[in-house]
Amino acid sequence: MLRAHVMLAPRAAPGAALLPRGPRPSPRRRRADLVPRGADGGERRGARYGLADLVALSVASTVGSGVFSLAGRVASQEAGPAVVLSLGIGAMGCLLSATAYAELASRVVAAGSVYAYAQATGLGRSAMAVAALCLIVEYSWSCAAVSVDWSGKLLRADFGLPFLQVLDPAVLLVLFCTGLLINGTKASRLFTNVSTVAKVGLILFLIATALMAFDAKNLQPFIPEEYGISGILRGATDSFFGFLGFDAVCALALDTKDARRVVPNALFLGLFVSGGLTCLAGFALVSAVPASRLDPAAGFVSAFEILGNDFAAAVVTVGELLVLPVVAFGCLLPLGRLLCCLAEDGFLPAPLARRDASDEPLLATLLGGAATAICAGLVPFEDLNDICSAAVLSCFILASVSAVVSRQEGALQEQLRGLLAVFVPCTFFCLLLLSPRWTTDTALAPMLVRQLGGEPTALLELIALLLASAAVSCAVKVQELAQAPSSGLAFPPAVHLAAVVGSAALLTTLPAFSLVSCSAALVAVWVAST
Ligand SMILES: NC(=[NH2+])NCCC[C@H](N)C(=O)O
Repeated sequence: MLRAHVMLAPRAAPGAALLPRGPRPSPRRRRADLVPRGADGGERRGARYGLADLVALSVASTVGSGVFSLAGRVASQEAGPAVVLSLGIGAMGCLLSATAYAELASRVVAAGSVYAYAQATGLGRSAMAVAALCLIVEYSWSCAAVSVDWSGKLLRADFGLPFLQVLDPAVLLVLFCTGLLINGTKASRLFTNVSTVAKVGLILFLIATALMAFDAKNLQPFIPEEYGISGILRGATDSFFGFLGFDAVCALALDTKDARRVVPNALFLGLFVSGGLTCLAGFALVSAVPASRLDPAAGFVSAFEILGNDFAAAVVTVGELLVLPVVAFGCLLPLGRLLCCLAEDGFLPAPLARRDASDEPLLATLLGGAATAICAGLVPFEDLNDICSAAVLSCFILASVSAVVSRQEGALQEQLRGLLAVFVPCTFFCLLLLSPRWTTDTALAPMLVRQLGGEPTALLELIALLLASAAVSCAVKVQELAQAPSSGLAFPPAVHLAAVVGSAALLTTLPAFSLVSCSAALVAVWVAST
């Protein structure tokens, strides 16, 4: 049974600061720390992470399959040399959503990321429950997906290790990460920083080696006729997974010195480094060899083999096995903290809120690790990947909505919420209809129309356009209503609305979309009725 705890503190009077100045929560309660701190942003006793640590964590948990798997796959199967554009669009999409995270992180110091932001901005219990569900799925399933990907590479490299016949390497990796987390902050931070330096070094090596074989002919034609613009957009949907993970730093806000300044900076810096490295790697790859000759399952390794550079191929084969585990670790790190936060708020059993002597959420970490290991052992990679992307996109939408709603207090906030309630479904519906033209044929609306025996027609597109214009007018209204918050960062509301539209468009193209949205709707209804 859920406690009636979700309205954290009394609402401020209209016009007052977004975050109510109620009594300070007890230090043991790690829920959203809503009280604005001193002019310096405030510092928690025992805060251990600084800007460099957070940027390292962001790069650690973000740069991975984008460089080592997706760039090669998208180049060889979907976009050719224009993979650079696909990667750029994916990165831009994440940057749009990052503005919402940065804005909220500059005002709310909490361990629960989107869950805590929904709580702090008063979106209500249902939104909080959906956020919690999506975050758990995101952290746990993306850790499982990365581990399964890593295990496939390890088995393909075939080092002849006999115990790998009996034990699933993906499960072993998840257990290793869990063990590291239980060991405490020192071990985790050392592992993250060393692996990140090694990963950046490896990527710079492969970019430099590939660029030495630069041949402008490989970039012609830049957009192959058989792929076209829709190939580039399909590639963007696929490469989007490669930029996920930048939000992991939000979960460490309570462990960070001067969090309200450092976390937003780390979000942007981390994303710039990760996005820049991934796009540059994609460019180097397609400029070194013709995209059509790349092996979709082994991007850089196959490129170096084609170039006859066996040394570089061997470095990449071994190097990616050494640097990918930190991506899985980066996904698991926030999971324990989130589960602990949910237990403190009464969403999960109270024992999960217990912390050990060094203040780590021991039991929650163990539970998260065990559940993730089971997923890694049982669920196929494609399903893990899709469901995880759908959950992340839902989190992005919630973060952007929280950022806009948090601008207002009292009656105005009610108005804004009403407007968003019209805007979001309108936009969503029109994207359902339009998305096949932009992305894939598997979007929901054309599938439904075909099921009914028809073909998606111009009339449907007209309806969609009408809805789009309704959505735009709502957006203009929201823009008028949303005032700048009295503290912290403030991006134009249009940026957040664009992020909602972009994330919703991507969401409708995922096969896992219906599964995640149905579960989220069920959770919301259940929580609302309890
Ligand atoms: N929190 C997350 N969704 N993490 C998943 C990170 C995946 C990472 N971007 C990769 O390409 O391997």
